[in-house]
Amino acid sequence: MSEDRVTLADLERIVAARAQTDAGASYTRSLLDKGIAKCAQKVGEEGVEIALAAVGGSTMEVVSEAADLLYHLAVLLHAKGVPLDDVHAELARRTSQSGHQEKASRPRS
Ligand SMILES: N=c1c2ncn([C@@H]3O[C@H](COP(=O)(O)OP(=O)(O)OP(=O)(O)O)[C@@H](O)[C@H]3O)c2ncn1[C@@H]1O[C@H](COP(=O)(O)O)[C@@H](O)[C@H]1O
Repeated sequence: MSEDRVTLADLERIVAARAQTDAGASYTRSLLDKGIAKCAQKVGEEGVEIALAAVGGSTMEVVSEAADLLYHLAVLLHAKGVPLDDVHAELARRTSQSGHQEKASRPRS
């Protein structure tokens, strides 16, 4: 991990390590202890907060809310047992076609 940059892979490792500590010493652990629904709720809240910041906030607020969202997403992925690498693989799979092509290939309901 670089001194002044934390990547999503770093965050995945940090969350996994903090999950092993005491809830009194770690927000991560205390959030995980509240269960999947609470972790998911936080992702939803942070998603709304960055959307609001993008429309009416400053660039600094967007950066801050993006960091909150990515951190809480890392906690949710940990809680669900989903490795970041699975998300990377899904992103890689999608590079074979454009978003418009993918949408057009979806079954119609
Ligand atoms: N990146 C983050 C990070 N971003 C946001 N937060 C915390 O997320 C919380 C969000 O606050 P909110 O007011 O939205 O939520 P809340 O009031 O605590 O919860 P509810 O009322 O919704 O239940 C704050 O306590 C923030 O400090 C984070 N907590 C931890 N990290 C990373 O995780 C590492 C380990 O943290 P601990 O697990 O606390 O040791 C830290 O060193 C950071 O690298």
